[in-house]
Amino acid sequence: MTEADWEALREAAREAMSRAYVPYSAFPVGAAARVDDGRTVSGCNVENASYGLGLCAECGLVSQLQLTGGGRLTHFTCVDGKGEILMPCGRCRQLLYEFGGPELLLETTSGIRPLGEMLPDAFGPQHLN
Ligand SMILES: O=c1ccn([C@H]2C[C@H](O)[C@@H](CO)O2)c(=O)[nH]1
Ligand SMILES: [Zn+2]
Repeated sequence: MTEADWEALREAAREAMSRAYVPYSAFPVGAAARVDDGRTVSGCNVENASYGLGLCAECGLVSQLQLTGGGRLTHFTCVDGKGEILMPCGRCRQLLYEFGGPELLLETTSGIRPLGEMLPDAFGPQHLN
């Protein structure tokens, strides 16, 4: 991924963020990822009057991944309403791990880093034998 590729991914995340449904937090989030076959998937957060049921942007992203043919996530970025990089919450790191594993590269506030650094010793499909 070149810097231009990362910027295209950020733009996809910003576009997704413009669709966020956030009447309760007023904190829109957009996430986008590159898939190993070259396509891009994205998602926005969708909140609920029952506050605890709100869906993070990453939930929509993995749903779109599956809905559009599956595959492995290779590169990921997430932005907030200020256009700043947002670190995925703990639950979302687990969601991403399922489809990207420890090698998934995330754009973080401290550079491009593999998910394995942010979710060490992760529980995953390999443990369900
Ligand atoms: O990784 C994250 C962290 C937070 N949010 C959303 C959830 C909620 O709608 C809002 C404030 O927490 O941000 C995400 O979409 N992804
Ligand atoms: Zn989350």
